[in-house]
Order: sequence, then C-alpha cells, then structure tokens
Amino acid sequence: MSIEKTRIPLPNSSKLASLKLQASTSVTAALPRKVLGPLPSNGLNVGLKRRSKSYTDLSSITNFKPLDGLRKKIDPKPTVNLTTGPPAAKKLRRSVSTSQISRTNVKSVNLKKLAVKKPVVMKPTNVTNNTQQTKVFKRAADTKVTEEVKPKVSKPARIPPYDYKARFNALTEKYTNLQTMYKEAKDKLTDNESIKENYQDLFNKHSILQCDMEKKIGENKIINSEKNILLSKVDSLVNDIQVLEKKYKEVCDAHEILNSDFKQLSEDYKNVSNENLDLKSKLGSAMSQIEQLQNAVDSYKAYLWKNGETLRSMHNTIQDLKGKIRVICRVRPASQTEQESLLCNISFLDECTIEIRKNKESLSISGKPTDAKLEFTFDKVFGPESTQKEVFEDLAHLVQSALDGYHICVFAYGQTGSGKTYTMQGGDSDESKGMIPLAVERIFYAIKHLQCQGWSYTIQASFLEIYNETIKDLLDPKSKESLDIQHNDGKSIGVKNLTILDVNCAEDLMDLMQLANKNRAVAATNFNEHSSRSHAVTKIYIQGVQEDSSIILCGSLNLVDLAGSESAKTSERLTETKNINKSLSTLGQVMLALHNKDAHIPYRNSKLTHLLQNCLGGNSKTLMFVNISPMEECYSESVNSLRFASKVKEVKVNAKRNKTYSKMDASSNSLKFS
Ligand SMILES: Nc1ncnc2c1ncn2[C@@H]1O[C@H](COP(=O)(O)OP(=O)(O)OP(=O)(O)O)[C@@H](O)[C@H]1O
Repeated sequence: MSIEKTRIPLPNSSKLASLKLQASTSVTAALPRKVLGPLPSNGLNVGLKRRSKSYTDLSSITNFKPLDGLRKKIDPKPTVNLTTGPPAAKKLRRSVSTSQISRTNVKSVNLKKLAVKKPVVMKPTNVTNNTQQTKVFKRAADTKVTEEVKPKVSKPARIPPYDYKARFNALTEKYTNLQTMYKEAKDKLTDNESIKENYQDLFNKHSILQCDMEKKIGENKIINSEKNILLSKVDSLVNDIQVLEKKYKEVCDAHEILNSDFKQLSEDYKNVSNENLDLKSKLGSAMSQIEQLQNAVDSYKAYLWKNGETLRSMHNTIQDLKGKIRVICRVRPASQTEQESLLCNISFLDECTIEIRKNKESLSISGKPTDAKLEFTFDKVFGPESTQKEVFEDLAHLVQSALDGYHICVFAYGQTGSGKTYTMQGGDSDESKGMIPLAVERIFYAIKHLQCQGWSYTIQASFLEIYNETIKDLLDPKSKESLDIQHNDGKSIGVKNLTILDVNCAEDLMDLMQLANKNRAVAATNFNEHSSRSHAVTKIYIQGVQEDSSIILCGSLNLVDLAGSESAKTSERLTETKNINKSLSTLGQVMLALHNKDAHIPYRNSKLTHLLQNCLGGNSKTLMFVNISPMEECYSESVNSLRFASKVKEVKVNAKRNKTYSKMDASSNSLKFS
C-alpha cells in the first residue's frame, strides 16, 4: 500500500462533524477490533476528534455510502483465535499485524498530518506479495522514524472552503482509499473465511488427530507394556544366551577333547584294522591248521577210543581175575569205652590173611591148651588203623566197572556193632566218609573225564530198606503203595513203585542219603546204641551214552548195609532179630548153593537174597566187606562172619558187560537195564 500525501481543504464545522462520525464509524467498522486490536489513543479517532468540525459538512454533501456497505460486509466478531489457532491463523495474524501496522502508520502519519492541517492522502496500492508488504512496513517504519525525529515538515496547503473541487477531489481520493481498504478488508475476510474453513478442517483434522493420538497413546501404552514384557524377555533371553554361551564353551571344550579322542581312536582303529587284517590272514592259516588238527584229533579219538576199550576190557579182566565176588575183611578199632575190655588176639599175617584167636588171659583162665587160632585169607584185610580211603581203593576199581556198564554189588556183612554202617556210610568228617559217599564222588569225578571222550552220563538213585521182610521206600516212607520185587523183562530185578530220583552232582546224592538215613529203622542193641535193624539198599543207576559210536552203557551200583547179626538169646527184639538172622542165613544158603553150583539157588527165601539175586549169582561183580569187632565177647560171631565170608569168596559167578548199540530214548526218565 502506498500512501500519497494530498492536501485536502477542510470542510466547515457541521460537515466536518458528520464526516468525523462517518469516518470514525467506517474506519473502526471496516477494521474489526478483534482482528486489528484496539485502536491507538493517538490514532484515527484522535485525529478525527481534532478535525471534527472540518469533516462534518463533507459527509452530508457527498453522501458517502460505500462505507455503509463496507460496514455491513465486515464481520464484527471474527471467531478465529489467533493466539491458539493453527499455523494458518498465525499467518493471518502476521498479515493482519502488518496491515495493522500499516493502518497505524496511516493513522499516525496521515491523521497527525491532518491534525497539523497537512492532510496526507494514503494512496493504497495492491499488496500482492510479502515483498510489497515488507516495503510498506519499511516505509511505515521510516515514516515512524521520521515522526520520532519529528522533522519539521511544512504544513500542507489548506483547501479553502470554497474550493469545492479540491475538496471533492480530496474526498474522492479518500473514498478511493477507503474503497481500496474495503477491498483489502474484504479480501482478508475472504481469507478469513477460507482460513476459518481451513481452521475448521484443521480443527477437525486436529480432533481426528487427537483421537488418533489418544488411540496412539493407548496403543503406545500397550506397546509400552509389550515393550516392557519384551524387554524382560530380552533380559531373560540375554541371560539364557549367557548360559548358552557358557554351555557352548563347555561343549566346545568337550568337543575339542572328543575330537582329540576321536583322532586318537581313528589312529587306533587304523592300527587295529591293520592288525585285524594280519590276524585275519593268520586266522585263515590257523583255521587250516585247526582243520588238520581236528582231523588228527578225530583219528586220535578213534585211537583213544580203541585204547579206552582195551583198557576197560583189561581192567575188567583184572577184576574178573581177582574174582567175581571179592571179599575184604575189616577189623574195627576198639572204642574208648572198650579199651579196658578183653579183646581178641587178632594178627594180620599179610595184607590178605588174618589170624584170630581168643585172648591169652582168657585162655589161661580156662587152663586148657588152645587150638582156637584161626586163619582166614581174603582179597584184602584191613586192621583197626586203616582209613576209609585205603579201604575204598579196591572199591574204586569196581566203580569204574559200573561206569563201564557192569552191575556192582557191595555189601557189608558182620555182627551188630562191628562197623558195617561206619564202613558204608562213614562219619560226618571229610576223612571218615564211607564207601557210599566216596563211590558217588568217584562216579561224578569219572564222568567229567569221560565227557572229554564223548561220553554223557545220567545218574539216578533210590533208597530202600528191608525191615521184618518188608520193603520200605526211604525217600517216601509214608507211601502206601505196595513195594514188590519184580523182574523187568525177565532180566533185571527192580522194586515196583520205588522212588527213583535224578542226581546231578555228588551233593544231591549225599542229601538224599541223609534223608534216607533219617527214615531208616534204628534201635539200641547190646553192642550198638544206634544199631541198624534193617537191611539198607542204596542203588545208583548209571547210564552212559557216546553219541559218536551210538553206544549205550547201563550199569548200577548197589550198596547194601546189612542189619547186624545178633544172637537171638541176647536180643530183646526177638521178631526183628529172627527176621534179620533168617535173611542172613538165607544169604549164607544162597552163597553155599552158588559155591556148590547147585541147580536151585534159594534166592526167594528172603527179600534180601531175592533183591540181590543178580548181584550174587548173576550178571554182576560183588564186593563183600566182612566187618569184625575186636571184642573178645564177639569172638564167636566174628569167627562165624569170617567163615561165611570165606565161603562167599569161593563162589564163582560170571559177570557180563551190559553194552548195547541201540539209540536211547531221550524222553525216558527211568533207566532200563538189560
Ligand atoms: N573203622 C572204624 N573206625 C572207628 N570207629 C569205628 C569203626 N568201625 C566202627 N566204628 C564205631 O563202632 C561203632 C559201631 O559201628 P557201626 O554202627 O558201624 O556198627 P554196625 O555194624 O553198623 O552195627 P549195627 O549192625 O548194629 O548197625 C560206631 O560207634 C562206629 O563209630
């Protein structure tokens, strides 16, 4: 906006007053206060007040209507809050301030000039841009500076009242100025409206943005909480990572160790592989050697088998030469209680001859010359000092014969208390083991060795006693089954319903023997506190199989502990003693008949001889122990026993080996003897 100073002639006082009123109204109305702010005290009003007289008539003359229209169009109450509005409002405020400054300058300059009667007409020009505004501002500022300096300006020439033309021109110019201002204000109003619209839009956007912001704040809170959760997770993850790092380090260390171990093992594996290859080649050569050796072993086995057979036959020939029925005499030692009693005078002339006679003192008491010096020869005689193992040596050969498929019968004969049970069963200590336990041990010892030659053996056992001519199963004493003697296939003799149990080791058989001993009939006699009052028969069944040659050998070992012979006169149990003596005398008759080679052998006269039929006169090798008591009071019984044993020794029987070549029925539990 440019301002041109024009000297306007002052109107008369009435016109001036109306002009003053019109001007003040139009200016103040044209520039809304809320937009422009309060008018300065030294502004237009002041100027107009001072010049009220000169402008009153002017308005009535010119009827200056454009101001009314301007007043109506300008909104007296703009709603824009310039202090808090959006940037568009600030822009408006800035532009308004600029125009205000311009307006103030107009007032401060022009109206002051009016006051000094030098009216300056402000000729507004279209302000199109900020540069022009700035120019206006600068010019106004320059003007202000000029005003502050208060330079001495020459007063404009006063329009004389009569110069209506000049006054009209001035007023026209003023009108033009005001019109320009009106346009400006209108533009600004338009701007205001657009600004208002913009503001409204912005406000709406602001509201939307605020809502969005609130939403975002809410979201932000959620995000924050999530962030916190994530942060705590991150912390825990960091801890986990640290732990994992530690573990990773440990694993790395372990991995390194394992790597080194692996390398070492790889090297070892290589070495072992090489060694393995060497060994494989060696194995190949060894296998061929083994094959050769196997062939050699087979041929040696055959050779050994032949030799074994030869050895067996030679062994049994020797046994046969010794006699089919062998008799061994054994004199027991006197017990501590018997030491002071009179003993028989027994001499052992050699290992087979025994001399017995009555004690010298007893002879001298009788006063008669004695011829009671009796001499007996047996296969072996053993004195009181002999041990169980020494006695067993002869029996050991017969045990071998049983393994070779022979039936062996060993029985102890003698007076009660003469040491039969001791000889057959023995005592509790290892050294005092009798013939039965020693024979069992020898059987299992021999089986182990024979296994190397391809033999496999099955061992079974049964225990019975003949008491008062009744057979009792010692492994099942309460059995009510009838235990009768029967001939199996017309060859072997057995007992019906007798318990026969498998035995896998020597200990098994010893346990069975102890059980049988508990069930055996025992009573006190004059010569023995625990006298056996029955004949006890322990039978061990032996079956050997050699798979290569399909040979089956069936042998048996019958170990008989006879009841002690006793004088019926001295016995308290007559029936028992009679039965014992009867069976023993039948045994003597059988031996005599066998010795005499009688046509009839009275085996069936007693259960004992009937059961031992095959052992005494048939296909069997027999060993008889004749036990002698050293006591002088037993002299007669001892001599009787010795005489009986001598008879038995003279009996000749033919033993046969029980050898078959048939395949054995493996499912069969019981053994069948041919
Ligand atoms: N060789 C021996 N060494 C040591 N003691 C023996 C010997 N022989 C027998 N005895 C002892 O003599 C006693 C009688 O022996 P044992 O019981 O064996 O006689 P028995 O002939 O069986 O008698 P019975 O016929 O009455 O049963 C027992 O105490 C036994 O220990």
